[in-house]
Amino acid sequence: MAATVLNVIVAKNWQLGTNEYYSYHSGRDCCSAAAAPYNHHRNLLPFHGGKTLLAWRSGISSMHLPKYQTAFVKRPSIYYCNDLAAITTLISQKNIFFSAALSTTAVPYIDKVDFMKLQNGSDIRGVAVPGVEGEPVTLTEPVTEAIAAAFSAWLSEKKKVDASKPLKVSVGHDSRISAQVLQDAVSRGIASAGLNVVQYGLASTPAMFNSTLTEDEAFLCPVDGAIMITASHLPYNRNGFKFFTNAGGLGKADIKNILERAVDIYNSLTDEGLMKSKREAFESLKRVDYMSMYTSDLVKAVRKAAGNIEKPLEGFHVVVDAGNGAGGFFAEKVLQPLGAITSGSQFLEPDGLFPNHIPNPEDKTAMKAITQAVLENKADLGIIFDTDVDRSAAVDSSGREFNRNRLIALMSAIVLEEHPGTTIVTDSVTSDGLTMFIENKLGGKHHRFKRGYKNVIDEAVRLNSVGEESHLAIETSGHGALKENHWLDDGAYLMVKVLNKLASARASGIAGGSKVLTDLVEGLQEPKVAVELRLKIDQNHPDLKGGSFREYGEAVLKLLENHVESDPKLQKAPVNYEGVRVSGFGGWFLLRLSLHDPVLPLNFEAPSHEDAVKLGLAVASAVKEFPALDTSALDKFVQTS
Ligand SMILES: O=P(O)(O)OC[C@H]1O[C@H](O)[C@H](O)[C@@H](O)[C@@H]1O
Repeated sequence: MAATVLNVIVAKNWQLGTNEYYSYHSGRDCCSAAAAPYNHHRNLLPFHGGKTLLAWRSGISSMHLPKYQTAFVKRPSIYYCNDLAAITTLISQKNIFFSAALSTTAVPYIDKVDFMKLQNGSDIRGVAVPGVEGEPVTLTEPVTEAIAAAFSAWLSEKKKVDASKPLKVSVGHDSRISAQVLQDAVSRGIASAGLNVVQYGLASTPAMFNSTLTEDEAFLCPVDGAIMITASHLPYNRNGFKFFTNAGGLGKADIKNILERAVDIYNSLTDEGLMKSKREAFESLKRVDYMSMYTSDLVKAVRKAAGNIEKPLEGFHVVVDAGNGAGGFFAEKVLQPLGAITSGSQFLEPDGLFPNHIPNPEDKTAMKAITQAVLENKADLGIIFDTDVDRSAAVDSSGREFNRNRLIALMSAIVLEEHPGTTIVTDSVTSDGLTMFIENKLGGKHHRFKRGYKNVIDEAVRLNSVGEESHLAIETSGHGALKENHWLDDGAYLMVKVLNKLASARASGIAGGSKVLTDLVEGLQEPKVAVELRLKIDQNHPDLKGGSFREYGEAVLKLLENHVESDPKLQKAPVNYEGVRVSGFGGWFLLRLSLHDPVLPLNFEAPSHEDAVKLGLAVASAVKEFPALDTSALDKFVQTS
């Protein structure tokens, strides 16, 4: 199959001292004016494994990278444009020059395996921006279009379509530089399947799920399905999709099904078909400011919890760090209407190059940044989100971090006050101290399950269905979902619960800012040493003998288990759902297979460095028999005794 596509380059000379090139690809109707400030020319070349697409000719070396990667970067503007008229306006307004080229490109066949590699648990993830060595673009526009069409077909089957009322799918994205291009491609894919598209623009992942539940015709809600374009905290060149219906996020099996459908759709794409989907996308496309509805619901929730006070956070100083992701709305649209002072908030503007720090509450630099902001501004509380706002963490006025086990302890305390005795479902890497805190101090039940936000949420739902009451499913990563909030995995809602606590304490006359939160985690035992090491499996190593990294990892775990059983100083955890969890030397370790990568993450906690080394040595002696496993991080750790 071959296709001839008209490509148009739009380039603009910014007044930044550098030339930045923006592109418009008319054959696919995409406007990538949300481009990065690259200091080099882009050229029209076929994408890796893709149909006719745009490529960047020079390497990443000349690109301005985020501070934590190399250097300072200027923030790119994001232009929203969907047709040539808009582009022309843009050109005249912004002094952009314009050139066109005709390219004839063979449309390559994409192997099923390549598509299936885009699955990442219950998400789709790939490379959307070229230029990083060894990371060719996999999430091209036609691939994206095929995936969105496949989701639409899957959805139509699920919802048993009534032909008189086409289904509606909402599409939103985080702040990534590839967001606009992919949003357009997703929209075309949905439209080509005969469904209606509602674009939300910059949005959070939980808001997208929420749009399947909201009942409000004015906002074209509820939608039948939702697609969030995000790759969470991954580097700027990646992107991906999360899919929702009113039953929640799609699971692994559904994603596999969608990718299988996408292969067939992709391989039957024709250029005429792509042009048609472009037209259809324009006909069916609507835009809605859904985030205003979502944020006003968050505001209402806090007001209600405080006894219908209009400004229950009046006088509280809360700083927000959105890490230049999609969470900047929280300061202006949630905290300010509630009366909070938000000065000192930082990195609220979306910037897909993440120039300040990785938007990830698990990241040490990110937590340091929000802690510093709290201390410098003498704020009562700090709040930090990941890129797409499904994860969060907080910092109290003394600079104490509420992330990982401490965030779970805080949320458990809040939820157990409301639902005494309830079961708290967490991921597998939580500490023994947390179990004691939930069970002995709070009177709840700790169900330490597996890693993966979808796993913990599904497990909490399952427990309720078999008669065990659970109101909270939460991971050390900062993902958390409450039963009262439809099991919506929402970092912003977690923070709303924290704010409720502050507001209700204030309403009942308790002063002291965030001390009320600090007091709630009083008694949580925390280890002196807490470490996570990620041991990589070399998939090309001959020791794998043609087997998968999963089989290899399982063999490592089996051998470790045998070692533990023959060592009287170590005790296997009596109840465990993932990997090998062992107590010993006053601490514990867990070795397990990563959900996504050819990696065995090793977590351990101990009362002293010496004890941690003893735990490390126990693991090291078992895993040394596996030459394909890179144990250098562990070896280094145990040598530091
Ligand atoms: O298994 P790992 O590689 O440690 O990754 C586990 C993590 O993967 C993703 O980030 C998911 O969003 C998390 O819910 C999960 O905990």
